Amino acid sequence: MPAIPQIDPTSGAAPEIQPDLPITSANITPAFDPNEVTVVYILGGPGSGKGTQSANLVRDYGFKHLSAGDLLREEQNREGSQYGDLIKSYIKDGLIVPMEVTVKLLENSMRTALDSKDKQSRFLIDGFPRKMDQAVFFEQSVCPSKCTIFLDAPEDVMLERLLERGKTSGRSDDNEESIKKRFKTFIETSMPVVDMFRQEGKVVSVSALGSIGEIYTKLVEELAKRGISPTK
Ligand SMILES: Nc1ncnc2c1ncn2[C@@H]1O[C@H](COP(=O)(O)OP(=O)(O)O)[C@@H](O)[C@H]1O
Ligand SMILES: O=c1ccn([C@@H]2O[C@H](COP(=O)(O)OP(=O)(O)O)[C@@H](O)[C@H]2O)c(=O)[nH]1
Ligand SMILES: [Mg+2]
Repeated sequence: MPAIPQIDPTSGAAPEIQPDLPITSANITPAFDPNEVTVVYILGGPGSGKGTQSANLVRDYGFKHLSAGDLLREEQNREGSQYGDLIKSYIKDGLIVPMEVTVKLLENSMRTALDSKDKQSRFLIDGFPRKMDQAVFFEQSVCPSKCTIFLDAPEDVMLERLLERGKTSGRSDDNEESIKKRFKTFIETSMPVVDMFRQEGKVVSVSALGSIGEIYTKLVEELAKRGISPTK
């Protein structure tokens, strides 16, 4: 794994990082074969309902749920982690943690699931990729995705949901100041990833307005059009 650049201790500024190697399809073979491993991403703004709808999809489609945010928070709290402070600072500011950290956490979790007794090989990756470099790197070096579910909600609805969640979540970023920063990052940094996958015809877009049940019903219909059906 390449060295992780550190935050500037005085300004707290996030370092811009570049992969050590120029990424070309010629020098990278994915770690997992897409004929054996299924990757579906679920993206959408903060508070759009990714975690909520993921729980439904896990129940009905036999996915293993991998939330990039949860993995980062776990790593942040892991005793002895060299990335704890870095992750903490990025999350509070709504910035995207350098991709080497997140990709490694995801890849490790996938490997563990594949090596487990029940050999889980269908992954629902929640809240990732949120930046173009992560998307390109993961697709080329870990596993190309089958499709991306995009939950579409306006900011006022997401803000209301996140402020409500913040009453009990204990998350450092569920406050108005951090939420505004997360919205900015989402528009400027994450939407280009969704747009790229959309151009490739790989996005299943669903309005995230309405009740949890109504949204899920539409999602199931849209997935069926792509030939993705519940396993139970
Ligand atoms: N359709 C919905 N209507 C109202 N509240 C919702 C809906 N979907 C999710 N929520 C709530 O909104 C908050 C954010 O949902 P969550 O699934 O955590 O979103 P994300 O993972 O995209 O940030 C949670 O408190 C969740 O219970
Ligand atoms: O690939 C990722 C996914 C998440 N995050 C960080 O983790 C935070 C919380 O992400 P999560 O998906 O848990 O938030 P949600 O959108 O579900 O509210 C983000 O704002 C980022 O700071 C990141 O750096 N890289
Ligand atoms: Mg979430």
